[in-house]
Amino acid sequence: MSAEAVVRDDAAPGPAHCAEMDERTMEGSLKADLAAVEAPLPDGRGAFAIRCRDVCRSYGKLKVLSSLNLTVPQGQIYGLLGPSGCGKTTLLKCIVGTLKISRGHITVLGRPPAFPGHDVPGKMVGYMPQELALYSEFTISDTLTFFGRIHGLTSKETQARMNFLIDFLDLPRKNSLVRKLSGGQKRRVSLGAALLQNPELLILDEPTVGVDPVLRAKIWQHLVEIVKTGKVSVIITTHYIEEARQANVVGLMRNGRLLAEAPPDAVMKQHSASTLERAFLQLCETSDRAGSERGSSPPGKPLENSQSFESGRDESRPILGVGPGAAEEAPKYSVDWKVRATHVLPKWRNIAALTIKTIVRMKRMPGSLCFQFLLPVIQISLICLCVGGDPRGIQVAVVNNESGSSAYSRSLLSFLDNSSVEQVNLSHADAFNGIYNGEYWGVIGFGKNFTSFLTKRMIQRQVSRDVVDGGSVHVWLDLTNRQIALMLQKKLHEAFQAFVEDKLGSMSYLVALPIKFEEPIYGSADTDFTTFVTPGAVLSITFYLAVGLTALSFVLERKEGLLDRCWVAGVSSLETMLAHLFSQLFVISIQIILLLLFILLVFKMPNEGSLALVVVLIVLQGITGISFGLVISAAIDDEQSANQMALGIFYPNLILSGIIWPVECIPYPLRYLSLALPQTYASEALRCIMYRGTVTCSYLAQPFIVLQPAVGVCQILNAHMLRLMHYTQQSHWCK
Ligand SMILES: Nc1ncnc2c1ncn2[C@@H]1O[C@H](COP(=O)(O)OP(=O)(O)OP(=O)(O)O)[C@@H](O)[C@H]1O
Repeated sequence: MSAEAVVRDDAAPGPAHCAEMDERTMEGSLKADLAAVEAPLPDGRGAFAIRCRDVCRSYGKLKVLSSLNLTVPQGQIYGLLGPSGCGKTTLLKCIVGTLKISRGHITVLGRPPAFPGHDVPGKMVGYMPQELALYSEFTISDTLTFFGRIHGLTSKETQARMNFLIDFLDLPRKNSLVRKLSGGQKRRVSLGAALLQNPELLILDEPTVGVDPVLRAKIWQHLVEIVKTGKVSVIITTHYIEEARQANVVGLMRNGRLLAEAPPDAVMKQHSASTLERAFLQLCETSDRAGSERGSSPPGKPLENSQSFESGRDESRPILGVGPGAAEEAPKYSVDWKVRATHVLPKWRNIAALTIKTIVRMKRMPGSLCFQFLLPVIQISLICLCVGGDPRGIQVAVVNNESGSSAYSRSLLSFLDNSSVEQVNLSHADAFNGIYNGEYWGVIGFGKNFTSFLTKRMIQRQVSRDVVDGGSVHVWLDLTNRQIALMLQKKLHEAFQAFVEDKLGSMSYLVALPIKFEEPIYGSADTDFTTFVTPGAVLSITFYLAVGLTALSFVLERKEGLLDRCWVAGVSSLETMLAHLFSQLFVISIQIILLLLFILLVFKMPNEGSLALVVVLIVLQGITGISFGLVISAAIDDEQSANQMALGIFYPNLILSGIIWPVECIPYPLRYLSLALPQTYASEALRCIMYRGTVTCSYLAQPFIVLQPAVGVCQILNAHMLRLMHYTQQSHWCK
């Protein structure tokens, strides 16, 4: 379809007929230029590098691209101009395939973007996004080597290109860290990364911002040079309208539509303007006049910060020719199933490049690496040291009304564990004042005839109530702290037991409870709460570190445009996730080694079962954490929400998983929820392996060993699907 036909298609009859006639006259004079621009290519791919037809794209209710038609001729520079917020970046993202269009079709180098087997995204396209999209811990050399690996360049090729680009873009030494470069230098590194593999199509979003005029001229000169071969095409956005005069074609965007598309000289000639900026101003004025004459308002949507191009024109009618129109049918492309399958399969080259990237980043951030390795050890050490042990130095007031060195009360008190219980001898009044004031946790009282009454209680068959009372140890406790109160009760019972055995010897059974605890089947008689908590804590620490590090790293990379940039370079989301999984597994392995060394050797936790099973279980928990982190990062776009989500699930998960208190205490509806959580069966299973030496668990935790990898794999697939949805159906996400 010709340019003229499109104009007719788009034109609508109405009161502004005369204005339209003017516009068509202008279009007529430009047709020759457009025809030259769209000359067919010898390779049969077509005369255009990019062709957008009837392209629509919204962010929620905000319509950003609306029936947009654009043609970038093969082997030419296309300058895309327009006011801030008119949709230029959005259009470029649709062209490279990181955003899905809601209507219309786009062809880039002969195929739609992301078409199976097509190298767009891939090495055919060099993309410089508006944001820097650079790893700040990388050097210039690391950055270019990373993209070189992804594009499959040999190290020699990368080196040669690197030397050229450093010289051409006037960059500092190649081992300079990106984070230490100036804003302009960073943008030049970003441009270098786009130019690295000599792509057939360059998509540059404001590459000359923050670049000095000399270098700007040099960049344009380079672009002009590379398109001369006819094999390289460039689409470039810029805020410096005058520099776009060096482009072969310029397109003026406004309100999500292309207002004009023609060679710059033609635009200037048409408006008898000496500068391109002046011509565009006139174009906008004509557009505004045409709009007001028709009395129609522009499509109802906001236009932010319109710079020199003010709003006011009916965007459905272009002023200058913009190529074939909306009615054009989408071309059909078919592809072999083998190509489709290869397209889906992850490429080891990309996974290796991403894994090396993570390792280099880790090396450049030793503080963060130490944090990742040492934090689990610090946490578990704190748990083993501070949780579950017996309270020490608990002050208890003793009111002893007995005198004499052979009194039973003194003897009994001598059996009380002094490391836990600190006895303070006081009068009755002082002791009770002290406990009311919170100075003591309890008062132990002995009557003045305690020894004789206790003897009577032990040897006489029947005694009076006064004898029973006087022969008892009276204890008043502050029960506000259950653990301390329980410890005091236990210590008093143990002291009494030792006292009775001392006084009665083989006759001690007379005053003992007729219950005998035999040797425990599993565990030891002096098992403390620390032993219960530690396995769950190990799993929980591994899980949450993996969740946090994964979610944060992906959310930040996406926010900084790094994920998009890698995606345009040809890295699939599955490859990104697999590479993250491999590098994170390395971190988890070190964490596990350190954790096990500490809990088994330093804190002497028993391990009756197989160490291999213990390791496997913790690794699986780490993988579950990574996969859950992926789900969070796939669903959430900013780090604050990701942090909130990770924090939000931390306590409920810790409490419901039976890590700090047995699951048996959880009321029933919540118990079912608890069983569905990733750490409930896992901590039960780990306790069983470590303390029973078997995976026979009360909670049927055996299937967990089989289920856990399945859960991990499902979550990874979930995240993959969510990411795919993000890339391919983002419009639905925003609605
Ligand atoms: N992720 C997003 N979610 C919602 N709205 C968005 C998003 N990205 C862009 N927009 C909106 O879409 C419109 C077009 O944005 P876009 O970045 O494409 O403009 P632009 O022409 O590139 O502007 P500039 O020249 O300032 O970079 C703006 O109104 C912007 O607020």
